[in-house]
Amino acid sequence: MVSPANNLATLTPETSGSRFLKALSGETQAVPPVWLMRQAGRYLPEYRELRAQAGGFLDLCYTPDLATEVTLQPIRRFDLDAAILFSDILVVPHALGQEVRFVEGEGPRLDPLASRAEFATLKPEIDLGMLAPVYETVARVRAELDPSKALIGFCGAPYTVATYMVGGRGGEEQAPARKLAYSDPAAFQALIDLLVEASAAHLLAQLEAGANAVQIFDSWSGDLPPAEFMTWSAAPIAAICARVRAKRPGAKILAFPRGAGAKLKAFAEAVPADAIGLATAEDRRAAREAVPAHVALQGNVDPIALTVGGSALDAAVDGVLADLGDRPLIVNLGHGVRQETPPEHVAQMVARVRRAG
Ligand SMILES: Cc1c2[nH]c(c1CCC(=O)O)Cc1[nH]c(c(CCC(=O)O)c1C)Cc1[nH]c(c(CCC(=O)O)c1C)Cc1[nH]c(c(C)c1CCC(=O)O)C2
Repeated sequence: MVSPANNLATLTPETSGSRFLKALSGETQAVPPVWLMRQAGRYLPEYRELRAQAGGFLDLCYTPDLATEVTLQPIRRFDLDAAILFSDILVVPHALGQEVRFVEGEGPRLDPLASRAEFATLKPEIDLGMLAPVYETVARVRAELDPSKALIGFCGAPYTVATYMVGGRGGEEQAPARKLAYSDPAAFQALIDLLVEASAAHLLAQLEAGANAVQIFDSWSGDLPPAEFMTWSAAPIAAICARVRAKRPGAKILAFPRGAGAKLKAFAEAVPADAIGLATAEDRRAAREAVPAHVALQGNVDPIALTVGGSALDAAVDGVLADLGDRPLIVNLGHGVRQETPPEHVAQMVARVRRAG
């Protein structure tokens, strides 16, 4: 006979009716799930304290004790429906052999790989052994997390990761990567192909370790013209979905093509994601038309409204619920939590979503 204690131990987000996973299965819910991109991080005093004790940012990502703690910090404070693994999209180039540094106050810096010849210095495939501490973190978080809460793994989309690898940093409309894509498309395609394989392997390892879903962050492809957007953003993301589902049929995948705008419809046709994330400036009425009704939409409260709180934040949350509450929905921000955000405003946002029912 199975004891009640054993029953409890075998509960998982899949069996415990997780709001987050229900939305990814296409369910419309009176109270939709809520989590926030960058919900762990510098706006939390407990993160800043732990960050000061760790060496560099990558040391924090590669130390399971610390990364587990940081992943769980926002879950201890707020009634969020999902935790997101504490890591970074740039661990993939790191595990491909590229030097990656995080410069305090400036963001990530990589030794730029500007040409086909320089790509040859990369490993032919991702060194998953280097990322073993990340997968150990996934397993530890999953073991500590309440069964009603989902754990999200992630990677960067190939185009976004390639812009950092080629340019050595973000910003500036990703000109170095785009120049290379125009001047030597075959070389750029080879880099994208390498990243498709590496990212799929990294996502599969996270799912294997216990992640319940994975999100693919494409932060920079919104700037691309429509044809290049399909080639460098949508097609590689679709290829990752195919590789992940070939090994794990039914794997839950969220895609966040930040700034897709009018290209959202073509993206949704090309990419078989279970949810599509909307950036802050995205028109929700247009997104409803662009994305098939069984695909969940995620978003898109303005992170700046979250910094302000009060009635402005309530109105921003209510707007999302009013526009998207009649379809599968995951309430989130349109981009990450900003550093100056008062933590109480996150509690306010979660409470506002909960009272929807
Ligand atoms: C482009 C990108 C990166 N990283 C990421 C993206 C895609 C999403 C987006 O557009 O924001 C994704 C990311 N980065 C981080 C997470 C962890 C999970 C989470 O809480 O969302 C996730 C999902 C932690 C992080 N990644 C980083 C921090 C700050 C590091 C610190 O503590 O100093 C955190 C918490 C560093 C990072 N990493 C990156 C940048 C540009 C920066 C510097 C910006 C900044 O400092 O806020 C690359």
